[in-house]
Amino acid sequence: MTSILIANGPNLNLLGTREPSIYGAETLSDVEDMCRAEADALGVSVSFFQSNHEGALVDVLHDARGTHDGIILNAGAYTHTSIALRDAISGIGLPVVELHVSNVHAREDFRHTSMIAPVAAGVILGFGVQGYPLALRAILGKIGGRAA
Ligand SMILES: O=C1C[C@@](O)(C(=O)O)C[C@@H](O)[C@@H]1O
Repeated sequence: MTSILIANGPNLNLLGTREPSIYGAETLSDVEDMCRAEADALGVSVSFFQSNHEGALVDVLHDARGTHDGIILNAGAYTHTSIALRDAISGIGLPVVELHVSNVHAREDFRHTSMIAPVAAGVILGFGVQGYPLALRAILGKIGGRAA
């Protein structure tokens, strides 16, 4: 069965209470429930990871080789700074969809730059937490699954 890793970076453990006017009221646990329901409907399996630490995110990307077929990554603020995450994505040879809950292009200038977008299979942003199930559908198109 196709297996997708959904990885969330720093501060996304605070979803639901963190700046709800920007990120909404749903918690990370709500997001995981939504993704499980979508995965069931699509006939794929999903696993979840969250860390506030850049190196832990690099490690989980490496570990996805051989265990997952694709990755949905909300790298949070590391999106805008992390050459290490970019290099990890380039190095693992798996499709990675970059995801943001908010429309980063409608926010501060420093959020307009993504270190990882050039090496991502695609980017989904600005659709709130609904972006996660959207990303699940989208990534299947990149790995020959049956959704997109
Ligand atoms: O932590 C986050 C969340 C975010 O990735 C989003 O999902 O909208 C956008 C980033 O700029 C921010 O640092």
